[in-house]
Amino acid sequence: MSKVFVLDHPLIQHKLTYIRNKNTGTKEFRALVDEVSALMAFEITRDLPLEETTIDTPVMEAKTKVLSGKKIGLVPILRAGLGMVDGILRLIPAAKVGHVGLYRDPETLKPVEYYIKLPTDIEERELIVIDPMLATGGSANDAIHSLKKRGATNIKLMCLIAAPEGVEVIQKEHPDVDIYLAALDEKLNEKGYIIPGLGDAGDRLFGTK
Ligand SMILES: O=P(O)(O)OC[C@H]1O[C@H](OP(=O)(O)OP(=O)(O)O)[C@H](O)[C@@H]1O
Ligand SMILES: O=c1cc[nH]c(=O)[nH]1
Ligand SMILES: [Mg+2]
Repeated sequence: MSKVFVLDHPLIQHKLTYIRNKNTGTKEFRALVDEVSALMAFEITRDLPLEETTIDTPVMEAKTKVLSGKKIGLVPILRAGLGMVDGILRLIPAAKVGHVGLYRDPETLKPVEYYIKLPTDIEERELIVIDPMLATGGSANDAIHSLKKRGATNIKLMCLIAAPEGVEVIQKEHPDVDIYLAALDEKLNEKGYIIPGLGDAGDRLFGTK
């Protein structure tokens, strides 16, 4: 069964409060999502493999460690996932970025895929699927199925806020995919919005309605 990590670092939780606040405008919302994404990336990369190397400090030779070159790929789910990309890339600048375009049909709440473009070697990469919201789980579930169909075997899912309903779908459909969150909220409302949530992530990031 996939593990769920709620990243409760005080800086993440503090910034999430401002992200949730309806009085936070687009410019600040975007900056905060970027900052929280970078802080989450710090936690999500905790298990990256290291290897030993030898260097000369100004004082003496020293055995030290460097990343062992594991290939990473970020896969934002369009649109709202785009808001998390730059923050993560600041910590993992060599990551390649694929895109999955999905929107949730407002009537059926089912995801509709309209775009996909991925690095050619996704089967060799650890992929981090990113989307601020995991609501019914339909979008992330579809995106992960699309990646697996194209050869991906090593996938993590990173979201700001999830509903228990969405977590359950991912755990059932993708027991191999661990989930990293800043918060696990109470439930979905009758329109499929996470409560208390933050509203519509894409609209708040891009200033649309
Ligand atoms: O878990 P689900 O029930 O599928 O809902 C979550 C999806 O809904 C939002 O995207 P939206 O469809 O609003 O598209 P957008 O990012 O283009 O605004 C959000 O960014 C997720 O992708
Ligand atoms: O609460 C929600 C649910 C889906 N998509 C969002 O942007 N917000
Ligand atoms: Mg949206």
